[in-house]
Amino acid sequence: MSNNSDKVNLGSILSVAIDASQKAGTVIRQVWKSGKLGVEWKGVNDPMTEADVQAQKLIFGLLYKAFGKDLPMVGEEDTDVPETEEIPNLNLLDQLKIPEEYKNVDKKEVCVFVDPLDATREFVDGNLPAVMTLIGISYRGEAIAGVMFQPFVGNDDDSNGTTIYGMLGMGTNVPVKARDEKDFVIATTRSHATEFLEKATQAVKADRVVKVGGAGYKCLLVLRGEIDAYFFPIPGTKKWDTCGPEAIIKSAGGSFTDAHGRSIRYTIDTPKPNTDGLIVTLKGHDDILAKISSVLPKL
Ligand SMILES: Nc1ncnc2c1ncn2[C@@H]1O[C@H](COP(=O)(O)O)[C@@H](O)[C@H]1OP(=O)(O)O
Ligand SMILES: [Mg+2]
Ligand SMILES: [Mg+2]
Ligand SMILES: [Mg+2]
Repeated sequence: MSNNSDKVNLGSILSVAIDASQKAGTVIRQVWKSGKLGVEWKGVNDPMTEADVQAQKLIFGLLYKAFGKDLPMVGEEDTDVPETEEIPNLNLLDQLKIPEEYKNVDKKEVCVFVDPLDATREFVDGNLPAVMTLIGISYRGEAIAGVMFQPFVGNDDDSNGTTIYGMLGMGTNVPVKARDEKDFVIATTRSHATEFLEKATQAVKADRVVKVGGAGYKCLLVLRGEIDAYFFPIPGTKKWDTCGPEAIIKSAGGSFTDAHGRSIRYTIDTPKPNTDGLIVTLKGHDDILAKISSVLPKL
């Protein structure tokens, strides 16, 4: 069924990505239930498990099968891509209101960013709700569409998980509500804190700082109105952590920038690290940027 045309519908990619993220979630649950995570350490505080690798193989296999191996893709894990027996599902496309401008674009101007398992550290530590499969679709360097699939809604959970997706000009599949309370609440990393992060956190004068893992999970908390901002003004995340979540946050009318307020570019050859950190909000973005500017290194 591989489509070897030079043109592609971003809606078709989103449809297959949604299905692939859910199937990846099944793989992640199976590895968790087996109790054999097969943890390897790629670096300090940077684990990878059998679930990360198997999920990425499946996602790449499905997208290549549907769109051809010339679809530009970047994945977190360094792994081969065996042919998959699974069938890519394009059925969801009928329900998506894809803007005309994204229906027939040059495949070589697209790039799909895959984080097969975000919050691996939390997975290893058993903080399961933070775990998410993230797939982002960029076009001409901009995050346009994305899906975040949460396989474990609670720590002891047998549901089918939560699927959140969005596309610029189409919106999101779930209702979104900005937090609207008097106190100011931010979420930041649980496991990758630095001295500078502490200093920057003080500079924004939060009433409460929630420390939880996962780039996708913190974006989910923003979308649900549980926090005012995802605050991570330091290096650590990579393009696959942010492309999908950024597209969803922007589809919901929110802001997703580096710590200096600049937008993030997503092409196959832009450097992978988000060197200048992340600030993610549905409202009040400029206030946060103004407060941290005094502690940031000058550009
Ligand atoms: N210093 C780091 N080294 C490696 N990955 C990082 C680092 N900081 C953040 N990340 C990635 O960004 C995600 C969000 O960060 P945090 O959980 O600290 O808030 C992490 O789960 C991890 O993604 P992944 O688990 O996919 O490797
Ligand atoms: Mg990782
Ligand atoms: Mg990640
Ligand atoms: Mg990952």
